[in-house]
Amino acid sequence: MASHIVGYPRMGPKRELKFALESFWDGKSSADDLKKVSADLRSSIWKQMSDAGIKYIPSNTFSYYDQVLDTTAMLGAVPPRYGWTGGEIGFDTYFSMARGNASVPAMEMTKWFDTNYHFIVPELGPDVKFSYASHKAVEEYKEAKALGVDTVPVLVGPVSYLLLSKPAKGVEKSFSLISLLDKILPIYKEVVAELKAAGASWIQFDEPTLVKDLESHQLQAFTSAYSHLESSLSGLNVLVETYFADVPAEAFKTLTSLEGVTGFGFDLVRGTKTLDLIKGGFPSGKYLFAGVVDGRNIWANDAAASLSILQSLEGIVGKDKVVVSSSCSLLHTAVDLVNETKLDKELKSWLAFAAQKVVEVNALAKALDGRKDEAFFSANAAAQASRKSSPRVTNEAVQKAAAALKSSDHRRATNVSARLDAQQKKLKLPILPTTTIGSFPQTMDLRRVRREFKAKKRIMSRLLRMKSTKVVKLQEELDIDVLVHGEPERNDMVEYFGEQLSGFAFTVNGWVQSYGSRCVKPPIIFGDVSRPKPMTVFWSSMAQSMTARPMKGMLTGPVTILNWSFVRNDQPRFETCYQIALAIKDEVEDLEKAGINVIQIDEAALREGLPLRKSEEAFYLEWAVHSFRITNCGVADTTQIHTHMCYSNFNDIIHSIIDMDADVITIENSRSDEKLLSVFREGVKYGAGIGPGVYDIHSPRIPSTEEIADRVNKMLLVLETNILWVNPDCGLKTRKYTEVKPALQNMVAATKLIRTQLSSAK
Ligand SMILES: CN1c2c(nc(N)[nH]c2=O)NC[C@@H]1CNc1ccc(C(=O)N[C@@H](CCC(=O)N[C@@H](CCC(=O)N[C@@H](CCC(=O)O)C(=O)O)C(=O)O)C(=O)O)cc1
Ligand SMILES: N[C@@H](CCS)C(=O)O
Ligand SMILES: [Zn+2]
Repeated sequence: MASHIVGYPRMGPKRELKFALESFWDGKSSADDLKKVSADLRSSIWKQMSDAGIKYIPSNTFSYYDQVLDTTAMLGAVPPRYGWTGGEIGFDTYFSMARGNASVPAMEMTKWFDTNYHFIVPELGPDVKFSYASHKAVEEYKEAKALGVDTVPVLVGPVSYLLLSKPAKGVEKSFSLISLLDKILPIYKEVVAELKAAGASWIQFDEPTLVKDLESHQLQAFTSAYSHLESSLSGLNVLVETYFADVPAEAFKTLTSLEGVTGFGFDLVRGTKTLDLIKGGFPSGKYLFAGVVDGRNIWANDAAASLSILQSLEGIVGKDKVVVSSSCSLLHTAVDLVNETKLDKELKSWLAFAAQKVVEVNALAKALDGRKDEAFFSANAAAQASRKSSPRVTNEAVQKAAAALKSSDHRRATNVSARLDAQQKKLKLPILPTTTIGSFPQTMDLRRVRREFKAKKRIMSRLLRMKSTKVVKLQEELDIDVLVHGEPERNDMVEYFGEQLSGFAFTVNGWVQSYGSRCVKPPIIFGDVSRPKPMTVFWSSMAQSMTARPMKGMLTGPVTILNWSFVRNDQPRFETCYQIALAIKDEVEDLEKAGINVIQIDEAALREGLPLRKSEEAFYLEWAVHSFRITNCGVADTTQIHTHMCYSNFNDIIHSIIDMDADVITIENSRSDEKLLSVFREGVKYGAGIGPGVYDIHSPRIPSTEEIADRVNKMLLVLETNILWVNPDCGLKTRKYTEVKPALQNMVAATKLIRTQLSSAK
């Protein structure tokens, strides 16, 4: 029986690509150095899969930044502002699109489905002149072949590419992106022809949009795209891969009827309903790539359970037609458990990172073939049993408290406008209050302090206190109204809390790419969650004691902790979320008791956790919003609760956002063409405080006072003066002080300018 991997993490087991990229961007190493590190990573990944016995090994899943941007490069769809004049796209143009440069901002970045990975959104319109401008897919195929590995080149499928794009600036919103199919398919044909000439026998098209609720004309686009490609694909085996959820019945019909396609890939972990569709009928003679090994999590596969699913699938599609696969690209899981030196043996036996998942896929394929590795299966069964029965997983008090939450609602007693009045009496803020989102630059020096003094808590506290003092002073000098302490003690807004909560474990090298060179290390939730002691009160009270201005307490909310962790798969996600909500509630109440009057509870990931299918949204939003409200339902009217969210496709969930009942919300806004404001233009009433970000923090570019003032004025056209806040899009941790100081200076100057205009207009 054959085995297949959808895609593999590209950063390397010790984040080698991250360091190579950042060194190149800083001008400390050459393009050749970067290419060498990258080639070494690719080669070791291919070798590892080949040694493990994987039959269908992917290529072109490596990327210097993002696979959607790679597709934009392949199609030559570079927005004109980057000044590309044709030819093969080089690093200059590629990284300018990804990160912006001194004169041009970066392209929009948004979440890849419901993951914590971000892609660069293609900007397309009727006038884009497509051309074959990056031969990366073919080069990688040849590179692997030269190393003796015959791979399956992977391309983002043409229909998903267009469905994930947005109309370029100035193009009518009604413009049909799908109408560009005819223009991009000729380039796909060129790529396919080159791959065939290079000797490829399989090709994989990733079409994950097939798991969403598509309209019939969108489904029709798949039919026409693949029938258009059919003649060029002849002689090749073609796999169309879907992932992240089950495929709706209509889409399943369309997919499995596509012409010229040899195999279909399904996520059978998040898409268990697809099993029923397969049982209902699968085209004869075609291959089923059965994604039974979870690419989104770190739990060891339940091999016996998977084997029985695979055997039943064999009964339906035929003995040689089932290919064992990962549920999606392993990009979304950690790289190699071997590098985890601090996890205890028992916990480690419950886990599998990407390298171990490759072994699992192969072991399942061998077992289906009658070559069962008994040692592997019995160790796997023992680990599954130990996880099920371990007392470390269960805390009955927590389970009871969380169960009690479900039957009742939790809301603050007073309505938001009365609360805002009570808070204003206490805080006495000017109109258009200025604030930032929490983190200040995470400099090398700061990271060194945390790293070197981790074990020497007292020295670390003293050094971090000095950092906070600097941040507080800087904000006072800049004349910001509501301050933050800068989060110097935090490596990451989720990992930091995971490290202090019971029921969590954390890794030393469990990095997962978030965007570009940036990675996160999601904590592992393995048991019932509780808070042994306060987590932030020390830092927030210390910072408050340094200033007379209000200091925001800074917490990460339960839904974000859940969505950015590796979550246990032995109970529903909402159960775990309620447990985290109770822990954060205790923290909120302790902060309030310590005299913190403004508390921000970040729910940066609430939107991204939204299920991919409409029918599941209401249930998720209900428990997610409820969990948030649980955290702060017990505070006084005078305590101002802020929340913050990044990435602003909120228009569809605006009513849930209102239902969170926060006093103030700050939202990313500037890198997405101010889409957020359109919801207010369309008449949605929002009575709480709101701070749509006035500048992009992902780019080193410094926004001018005029540009920020212009943005604020646009906001004032749709939002009342008395509810508008002025703040950046998100935290400042990835920026340098040389960027943050002038940017915030301009932000405050712009605010003062508008305050003056407003008061003279009265
Ligand atoms: C807001 N965002 C977040 C998301 N998810 C999260 N879990 N957290 C988030 O904040 N998703 C959406 C967005 C994504 N945005 C970002 C922004 C920035 C980063 C980022 O900067 N990540 C860092 C991670 C580095 C880190 O945490 N380091 C630790 C440990 C120190 C360290 O790095 N040690 C190295 C050695 C390095 C050396 O100098 O020698 C080591 O031991 O390996 C720390 O700071 O304490 C990154 O650099 O990628 C991510 C997502
Ligand atoms: N408080 C966090 C939110 C990021 S989404 C920060 O400022 O980094
Ligand atoms: Zn944010």
